[in-house]
Amino acid sequence: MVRVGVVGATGYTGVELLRLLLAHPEAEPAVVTSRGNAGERLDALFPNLRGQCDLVFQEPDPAALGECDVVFFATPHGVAHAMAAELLKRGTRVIDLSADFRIKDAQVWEHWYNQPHGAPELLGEAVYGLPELNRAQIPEARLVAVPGCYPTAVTLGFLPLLEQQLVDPLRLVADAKSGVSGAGRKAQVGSLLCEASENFKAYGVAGHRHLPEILQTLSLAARSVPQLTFVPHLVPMIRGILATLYATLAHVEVDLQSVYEQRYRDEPCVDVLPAGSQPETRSVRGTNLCRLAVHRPGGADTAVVVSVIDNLVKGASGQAIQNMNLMFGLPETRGLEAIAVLP
Ligand SMILES: NC(=O)C1=CN([C@@H]2O[C@H](COP(=O)(O)OP(=O)(O)OC[C@H]3O[C@@H](n4cnc5c(N)ncnc54)[C@H](OP(=O)(O)O)[C@@H]3O)[C@@H](O)[C@H]2O)C=CC1
Ligand SMILES: CC(=O)N[C@@H](CCC(=O)OP(=O)(O)O)C(=O)O
Repeated sequence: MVRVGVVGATGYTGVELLRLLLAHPEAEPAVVTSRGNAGERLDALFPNLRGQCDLVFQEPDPAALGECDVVFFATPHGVAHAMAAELLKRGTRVIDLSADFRIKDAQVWEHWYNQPHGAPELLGEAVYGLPELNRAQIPEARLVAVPGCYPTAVTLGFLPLLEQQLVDPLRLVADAKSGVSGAGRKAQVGSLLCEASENFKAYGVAGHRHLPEILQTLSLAARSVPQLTFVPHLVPMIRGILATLYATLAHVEVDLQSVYEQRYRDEPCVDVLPAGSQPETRSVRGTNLCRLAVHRPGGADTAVVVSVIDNLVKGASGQAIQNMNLMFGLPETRGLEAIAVLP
């Protein structure tokens, strides 16, 4: 059994981690933290977990967390910076769902996150936890940075085109839409029903913090620095991201369908749909899948890829558990086999 701690267990990604971990046959959630709800039972706050455990929230305490084999950070940026080194020293591995260790250049991180980097000495060993790209490094990692939700959907969509240098890397466009749970459970005006429902808007058009993260990964895939226009949008649904990606083909004779099918043939968490399909967010709701379809409208030189994920599963907690499985020698999809709920 892998003994697990979750820091930030009252947030949306934290409680999603617990929903998945409590059904995982080889994981034992042992420590769950919340500063605001310390002393309360987990299932009193989240009745969907009633009957699954007797866990009680406690203050984040490195001594208690250090008794775990692995600790997930489902916390705002900066929290893992402050606690990761101590846990690693105690022999506890760390899987961070925040952006603290995703960007390799501390100065770039500080620019986009507008705060000092709290643990630059750990950046060298942090592994970017996108199994479809870094599966070889994850099993030995002590510290995994789980990719962001938009970066997961966008990167998996562009990867085959850039790895095989099939498109102009200087003219990439990602038009992405997220459900409101992407903004977290904390109280904020933009997430109120009267603000977010019956509405559809772009945000972060001038620059979003996921842009440098996406570019860092795509640069490695393309072996050059691409240029990407990335525009996120907020849609009035709870879960899900749909990213529509555009790229100009360098080789028009290429069979894009077979490029995608070949690239993801052995990937258990990426499903390339048949030619002509339209991925929809409800087809991945609650699952750890990224579903993709590739099109070339009118047979012209623009490739259009549509990529969908559940932001809380493949975009966060499910992908974090996929990493845990690899780190502890478990089957990669253990505990992640759920089928989407429809309708
Ligand atoms: N929502 C999403 O779709 C995704 C989120 N992420 C990332 O995952 C992380 C968590 O997101 P999300 O679950 O949405 O966030 P929430 O705002 O829903 O939850 C944050 C959690 O962190 C705890 N927390 C806040 N501040 C501290 C602190 N200083 N020390 C310890 N615990 C703290 C909170 O509990 P308390 O204050 O009681 O301690 C709460 O449990 C973020 O970094 C987010 O960017 C990544 C991918 C997708
Ligand atoms: C809808 C919404 O607000 N989404 C969030 C992104 C989700 C998230 O939490 O970002 P990380 O994956 O980097 O942690 C945003 O745009 O900031």
